[in-house]
Amino acid sequence: MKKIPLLLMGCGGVGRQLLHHIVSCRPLHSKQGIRLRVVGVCDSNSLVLASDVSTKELDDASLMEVCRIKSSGSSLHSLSNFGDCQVFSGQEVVKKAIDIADRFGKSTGLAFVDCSASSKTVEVLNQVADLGCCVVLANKKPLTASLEAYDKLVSHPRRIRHESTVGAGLPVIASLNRMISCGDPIHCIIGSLSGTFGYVMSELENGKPFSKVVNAAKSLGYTEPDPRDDLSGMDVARKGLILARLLGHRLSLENIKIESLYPLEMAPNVLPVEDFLVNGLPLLDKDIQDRITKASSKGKVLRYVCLIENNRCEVGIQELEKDSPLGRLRGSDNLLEIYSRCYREQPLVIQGAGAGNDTTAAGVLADILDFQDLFS
Ligand SMILES: NC(=O)C1=CN([C@@H]2O[C@H](COP(=O)(O)OP(=O)(O)OC[C@H]3O[C@@H](n4cnc5c(N)ncnc54)[C@H](OP(=O)(O)O)[C@@H]3O)[C@@H](O)[C@H]2O)C=CC1
Ligand SMILES: N[C@@H](CC=O)C(=O)O
Repeated sequence: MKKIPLLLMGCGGVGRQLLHHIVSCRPLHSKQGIRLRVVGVCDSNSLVLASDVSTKELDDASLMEVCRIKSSGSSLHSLSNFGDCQVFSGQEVVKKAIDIADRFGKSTGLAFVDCSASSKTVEVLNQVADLGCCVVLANKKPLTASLEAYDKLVSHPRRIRHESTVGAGLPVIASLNRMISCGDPIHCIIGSLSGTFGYVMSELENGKPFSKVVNAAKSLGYTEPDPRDDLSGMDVARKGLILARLLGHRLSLENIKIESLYPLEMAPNVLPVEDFLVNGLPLLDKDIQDRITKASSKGKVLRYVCLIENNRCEVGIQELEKDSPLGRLRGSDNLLEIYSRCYREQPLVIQGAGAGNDTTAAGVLADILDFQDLFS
């Protein structure tokens, strides 16, 4: 049986769903001769580890207890007295994680999985990659930090995967990598890359108020932990930047023109997230509904569009024909049109669910399994 040891950073909606997928896929993986050994899981402040990571793993009962504890809003620290595991907190977390990466990097290898939404993980990811570990990200922030950090992170191309960072489980990065590696130059990508905006826009077209549909998108697991990351356009800009960098454009977030749906006085440094969700959002209802009605009177719909072309990337709202490919999108679906030499007149089109814990975690799991040939 091929064993893949795994350490998971981030145990929110996506991280917990990943653990559920790992447990429910046991019979399938067993038929394929693969065993995913989860040796540790951490949240923002604690790390829970198998008692002896070299020989033991967090068993399925422990993984489900981790999920239960995190769903209830508690810290992993509360697992201190649970079963046969060790818990580390505070500064010890990163130290211990690197220690494990060092040990496994020199022996069997380790899949180090970032399902956090933190910008602070980039350093630890770079260190574990240097130590020989495989890195999988659902988190877009490390890939959209400085160009220097990005270059370092992608400098081990056979040991890094981040399919779920754009289009959740959709095969976007894999398709682009195939085109790039066979010398098919990509001239332009146009897309609707936000499950949140997709869902919000189509629910607004059904006459529902903006404030209600943003809260619903959050409950459905489509939004970022703070939905302003979506509504500011920043989440789409990050995805655009990840694609642009993959195509070789030397861009950073500051180079991207981004349109925000809320004013500066509702920004995270001014208004706590709960305040924004309860009191801020209703103040935006009328303005957004007016924009939808105006577009509709011309037979058009609003879509939040990402355009990458000529070494530039821009993201913002566009009025599009109802009957255009992007105009026809419903719900949390994403759609990308990719134009290249081979797909010059008719673009390569990738469409499907572009957000949600299930599809995102499935994409992360597929990325982990993609490394199987590197493990024995
Ligand atoms: N939902 C979706 O459709 C998609 C999500 N993604 C990405 O997946 C990631 C996870 O999203 P989601 O699960 O919704 O987010 P959540 O906010 O639900 O969970 C984030 C988790 O990360 C933990 N965390 C925060 N900082 C750190 C840190 N420095 N080290 C380790 N863990 C940390 C949090 O800990 P604590 O519990 O202590 O706060 C929490 O457990 C995000 O980056 C998101 O952009 C990507 C594609 C689609
Ligand atoms: N918040 C994102 C989740 C996936 O990246 C979105 O709405 O698309």
